[in-house]
Amino acid sequence: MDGMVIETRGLQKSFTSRKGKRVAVRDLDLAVPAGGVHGFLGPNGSGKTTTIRMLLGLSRASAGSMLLFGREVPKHLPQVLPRIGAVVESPKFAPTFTGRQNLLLLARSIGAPDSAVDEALETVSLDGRDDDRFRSYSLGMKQRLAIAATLIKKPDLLILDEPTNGLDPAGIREIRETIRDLGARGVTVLLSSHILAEVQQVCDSATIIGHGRMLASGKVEDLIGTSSSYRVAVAEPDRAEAVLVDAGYVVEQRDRLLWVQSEEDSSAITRVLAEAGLYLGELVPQHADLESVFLQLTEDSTLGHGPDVGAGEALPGSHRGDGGTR
Ligand SMILES: Nc1ncnc2c1ncn2[C@@H]1O[C@H](COP(=O)(O)OP(=O)(O)OP(=O)(O)O)[C@@H](O)[C@H]1O
Repeated sequence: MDGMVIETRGLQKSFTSRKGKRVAVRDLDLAVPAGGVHGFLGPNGSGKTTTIRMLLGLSRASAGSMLLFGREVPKHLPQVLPRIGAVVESPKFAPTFTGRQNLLLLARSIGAPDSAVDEALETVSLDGRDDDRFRSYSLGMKQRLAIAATLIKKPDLLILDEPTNGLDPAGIREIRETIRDLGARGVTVLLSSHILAEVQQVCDSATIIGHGRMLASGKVEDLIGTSSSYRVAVAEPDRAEAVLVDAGYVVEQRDRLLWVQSEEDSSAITRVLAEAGLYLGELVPQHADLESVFLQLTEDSTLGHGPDVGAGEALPGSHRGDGGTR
């Protein structure tokens, strides 16, 4: 697979305790393309942090292989680490130093010019507050300083583990804007998150995992799909249903409302009904979202036998949200 910044094959991690063996990551094939923001989405405990820790050499894989920039890790970590920035655990900053002083210390320790600090502060929009002490920062500002610290070495890959955890809505918005901006500048970002809307808003592509297994992977737009159904209110629902079924639509009727599956825009449904002398009271697109995809996929994995759905491929259309069930 050319152009992959991160690639794992059959990655596995088990923890053994007195209670027995727990498999945290199971046969994971992760493929993150170069450029843009890739979401790594899964519920709490699904194995995101464990995977990231293995990629960064903080934890040893039980089985499988990992490539970063096409080089096998952990063997070649010393060669690839200079190209990677990561915020996995809260980094330590000196509380009585300002944000800028903290970053300058860091820059000098790795031989980066002071101008890299200015750039990093500007990228995370902390340039107005850089002379305030770190201890006076809000959680969101602390998190943005942590991201700025990784930007000093101008990484090609940025790995962020749940960067919006614990932030208030304003902090969340700022971090998401920063991440989108970094993706747009050509940095490849791996964003781990358990928040569906976050991945939907920020990411170009995503991998969904549950119980350490990959459930689906692909472009976010393919995972979500286009509008796949419409809710239709019409005076004679039985006749309208028959007309639409005759025209080839898949239709479900509940409480005198019709749910009509269609990949086309709504005008085709309107025309078919109008030609039969049926006039619409209401026609509302039912947008499939990542949440419905996610719930559908994780339902099975919660049972402990999650399917390896489309590993490494775009999610097939059949997993689009089912408007008929809403
Ligand atoms: N050091 C460890 N020892 C034993 N079990 C562990 C260890 N680290 C993680 N686990 C277990 O592995 C599983 C995956 O945890 P992990 O932290 O990778 O999930 P996550 O998707 O990052 O979740 P979260 O969103 O809560 O951080 C969990 O069941 C967790 O309890």
